[in-house]
Amino acid sequence: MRYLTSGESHGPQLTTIIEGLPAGMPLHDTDINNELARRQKGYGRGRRMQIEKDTVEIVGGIRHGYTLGSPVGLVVENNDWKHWTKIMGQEPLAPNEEDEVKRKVTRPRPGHADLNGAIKYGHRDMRNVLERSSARETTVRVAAGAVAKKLLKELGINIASHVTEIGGVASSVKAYDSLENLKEITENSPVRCLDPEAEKKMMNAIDEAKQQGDSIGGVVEVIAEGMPSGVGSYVHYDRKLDAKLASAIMSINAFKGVEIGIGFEAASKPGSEVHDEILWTEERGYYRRTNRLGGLEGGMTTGMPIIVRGVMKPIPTLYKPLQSVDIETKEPFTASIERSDSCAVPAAAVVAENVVAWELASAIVEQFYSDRFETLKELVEQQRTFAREF
Ligand SMILES: Cc1cc2nc3c(=O)[nH]c(=O)nc-3n(C[C@H](O)[C@H](O)[C@H](O)COP(=O)(O)O)c2cc1C
Ligand SMILES: C=C(O[C@@H]1CC(C(=O)O)=C[C@@H](OP(=O)(O)O)[C@H]1O)C(=O)O
Repeated sequence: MRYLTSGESHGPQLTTIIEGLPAGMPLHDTDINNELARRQKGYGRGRRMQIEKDTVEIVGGIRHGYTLGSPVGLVVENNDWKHWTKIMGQEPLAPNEEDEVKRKVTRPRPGHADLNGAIKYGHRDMRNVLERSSARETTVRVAAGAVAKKLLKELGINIASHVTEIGGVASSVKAYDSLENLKEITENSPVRCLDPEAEKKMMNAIDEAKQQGDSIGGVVEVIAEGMPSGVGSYVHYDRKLDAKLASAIMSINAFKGVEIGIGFEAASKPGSEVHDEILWTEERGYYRRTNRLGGLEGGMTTGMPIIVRGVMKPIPTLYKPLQSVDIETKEPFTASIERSDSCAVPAAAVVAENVVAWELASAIVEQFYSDRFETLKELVEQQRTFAREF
């Protein structure tokens, strides 16, 4: 499966076209809208989230609640567009038009795509860069992810996420009873954290950063249960599922690192404390005593839960001045005032969950391909039986 997205942050809409979904899979706009609403929540976001109320319009590929096998087209409108029609519209502006002169962005923010994007594409107005490099685009990535999540759910694969750290405050809750329980707690937490003590401290850290005109980052963890074993491959670099998951996480705006299972902790531990012992029972087939490798060995699923973490750097747009250079005057300046989030880690957890869902669903569709969803479902079930009886 593949998808592309189009659209600018303050343009009329964001669009995605998803190709390769089998026919006959149930899909409703509510499946997608639930995920879009989850992405909009989260403590620490700026005023833009009050303007937007993201809802999807299905414009192709679905009829009466089922996929047709044709490309699925999804559209999410930007409510903010109505305030930007002149600046972001299609009518050319006269070179001396006051609006253009006033609004041209010539002051690159350290840590954002502004300067590199301007140099790469030759834009003297860095709005042409920031409009697309903005994480507003993650709205339709979540829409595509919601479709993938629906496919996984139909196959008995359950996926969730939580925030494990914000601004140096770490959650001390590592265990959870079930993913359903984890979901319930995180949906009711403003920072999507399992630890109520840490939650308060995280919110304080966000308030403090905001007060100081600063921003903070954090760590999110995604867990997927129910993947059949043997999905992905070791035979070629671009078929390894762990590599695809790492790439998906790194593609999220502001994400700077990925861990699978215990991740970087593995560097300081002996092999006997890293590798997961293999056990077998008639009922379960093969399974691992522990899951330190996060459900992936040799680029393939082990059948244990998939565990992927990602680290998000602090938001680059700051009210607190950082030095930069105006590309027109070449003069240094130290203030960059744009409306901005002070922490988007809770929202990014939802994005991470959805990009992981996309990769898992893609790997399944690739491996058990059928144009008909019912057949794909049977093939996945056959794989589970085969692995259990192997
Ligand atoms: C959900 C989300 C919201 C974000 N909000 C902002 C924001 O309000 N202001 C900002 O400067 N960056 C924000 N970012 C981060 C920038 O989009 C990101 O730093 C930028 O695209 C540059 O890419 P890079 O950090 O991956 O190099 C956000 C990221 C995510 C995932
Ligand atoms: C719009 C979203 O996030 C935006 C991501 C973003 C950035 O630079 O990445 C900058 C901000 O945009 P604005 O300047 O319009 O407030 C965020 O609000 C969203 O997540 O839907």
